[in-house]
Amino acid sequence: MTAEIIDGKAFAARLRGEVAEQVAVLKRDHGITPGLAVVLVGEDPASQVYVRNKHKQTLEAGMESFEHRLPAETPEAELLDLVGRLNADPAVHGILVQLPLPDHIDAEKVIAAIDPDKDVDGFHVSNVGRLATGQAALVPCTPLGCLMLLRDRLGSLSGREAVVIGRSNIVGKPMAQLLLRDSATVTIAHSRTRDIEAVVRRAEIVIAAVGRPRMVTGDWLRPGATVIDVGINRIEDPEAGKTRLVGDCDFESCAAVAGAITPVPGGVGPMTIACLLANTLTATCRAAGLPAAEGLTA
Ligand SMILES: NC(=O)C1=CN([C@@H]2O[C@H](COP(=O)(O)OP(=O)(O)OC[C@H]3O[C@@H](n4cnc5c(N)ncnc54)[C@H](OP(=O)(O)O)[C@@H]3O)[C@@H](O)[C@H]2O)C=CC1
Ligand SMILES: Nc1nc(=O)c2c([nH]1)NC[C@@H]1CN(c3ccc(C(=O)N[C@@H](CCC(=O)O)C(=O)O)cc3)C=[N+]21
Repeated sequence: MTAEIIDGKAFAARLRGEVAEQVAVLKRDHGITPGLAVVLVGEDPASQVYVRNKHKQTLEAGMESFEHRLPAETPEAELLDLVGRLNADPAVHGILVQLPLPDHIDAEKVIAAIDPDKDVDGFHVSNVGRLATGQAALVPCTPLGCLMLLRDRLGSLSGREAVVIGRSNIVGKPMAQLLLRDSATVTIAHSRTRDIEAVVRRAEIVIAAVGRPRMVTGDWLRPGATVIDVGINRIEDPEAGKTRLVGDCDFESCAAVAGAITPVPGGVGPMTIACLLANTLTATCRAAGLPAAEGLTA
């Protein structure tokens, strides 16, 4: 069997197109322009690439983009102060503080300072709790993107066996919550899971969010499984003499067994940014007391 390759890049482009249409309607009918503020502390090269892409795609969707680049040694109090000003700014509908933050800054404290209604990452405990209890939440972008790809391919997820590998607050746990909300039967595997291969082999849906290059190999998979590879790992490529990106799944061997698989790059990554724009639109609509656009929320 050769897996269908799930084109996250193309899906994300369509999603951004839908967001742009809704933004145009908001502007025309209500005179509102959604605004997204992105805060980057320090000069992590990977983060700089993401922030640049976010900025460009925010503008392309017709939204306002406010970039705040602070030096690595910025005191925590100064960052909290900036978050407070963004909370109070009516032109800002979404706030994202790029993670990881430098060691002297307590990320939990910073996330807690963001107005939950502007928390387009969905990391604030209020949004975590709303998602877990089935209330209207802002849902973390990466799991939301994964869910959209799964629904597009499989239709209903009800009753399906899903295994999420990884239990981080930003990917694994919210992914499991979303699958559960769609009535999948959800297992979360992690570094203490015994016989992880046997656990993964049960799954019709595998979400790999581990951060270990090519850990999941084809022999772990149930034939025909849908595999969503969240991993973004930069590795040395001696043949090309430079670095390249690989996922948490060994693409070649997995594609020989899976029914469908997302590539890295070009899979989940572009969906994350498209969902960030979708969340910003959702936050803007809710702030204005308007219904959120259908198909752009979970
Ligand atoms: N495409 C995108 O948009 C995004 C991609 N990513 C990528 O996704 C990956 C995961 O990110 P993130 O969730 O933040 O990572 P974390 O490091 O926060 O979490 C990794 C999880 O994997 C588990 N784990 C580690 N080693 C093993 C193992 N050998 N077997 C089973 N489980 C293991 C850990 O278990 P334990 O809890 O027991 O330690 C942990 O729960 C990374 O590659 C990251 O770059 C992240 C965000 C967005
Ligand atoms: N507050 C916060 N929110 C985040 O959502 C967040 C974060 N911090 N910190 C870092 C991670 C990682 N992340 C990615 C976004 C896009 C791609 C992406 O577009 N990837 C491209 C490749 C990009 C490249 O070539 O480097 C792809 O997979 O095709 C990847 C990873 C968001 N994150």
